[in-house]
Amino acid sequence: MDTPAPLRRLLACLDLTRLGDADTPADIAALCDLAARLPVAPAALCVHPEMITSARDGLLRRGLAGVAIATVVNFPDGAADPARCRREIQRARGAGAQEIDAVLPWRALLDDDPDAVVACLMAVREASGPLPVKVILESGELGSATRIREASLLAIHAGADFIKTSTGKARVHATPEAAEVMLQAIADTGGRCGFKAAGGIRTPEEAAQYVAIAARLLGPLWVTPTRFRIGASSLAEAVLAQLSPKPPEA
Ligand SMILES: O=C[C@H](O)COP(=O)(O)O
Repeated sequence: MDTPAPLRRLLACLDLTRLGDADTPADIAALCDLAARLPVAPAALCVHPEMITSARDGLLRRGLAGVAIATVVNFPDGAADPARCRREIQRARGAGAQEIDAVLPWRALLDDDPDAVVACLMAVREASGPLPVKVILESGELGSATRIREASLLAIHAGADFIKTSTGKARVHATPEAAEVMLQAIADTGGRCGFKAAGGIRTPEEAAQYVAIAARLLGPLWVTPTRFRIGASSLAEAVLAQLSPKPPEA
């Protein structure tokens, strides 16, 4: 079956994610196998820093060198510790990370300490050098649209390449309401920062909601992997299941 265009776009924008509590090289090999089974290669594999080498080797072995390796720092807690951010990013770059997903110190924001937030974000930006930086707002913890917009603007002004909703580890994951606020902040600042929806997105229908909001606020041509990502640990299987539905039992 040909892959319908909307599913092709979801896969092309996918950060295929494995951020378990005790991932092993075998888990990452399975993730690479899954990437290789997809009809369209994902934009990136998103793994813990200690799994970067396994991801790189696994992708190379399967002819998927074009898939970027993203990793997480300041994750999942989002401490207000610039030195820790620098240290983790240096290690990740040394291991071969190509994209950095860094958690914004959201508790400092809730404590009305934007300077502490900015100090961390600047450290992330500087330590990442030319690598794309995705700042994870942990929108489900921010409590209001006002705080989500404030976090979005701080991250955008600190040089984020993407703002990302969630770690997938909080009580509330990505929501269309948070995405609307974040994408509006991106639109209001010229559309140069990208957007990543992540956390709790399990079906193509859920993912399509985020595509629709981005296309409405920024235009359909904006929704490409350079500006738009979906981070998900189980979306790819759901896409494959839609492409090859199991025959009904006799
Ligand atoms: O960064 C991506 C998230 O951790 C993925 O969350 P998920 O496991 O709920 O898909």
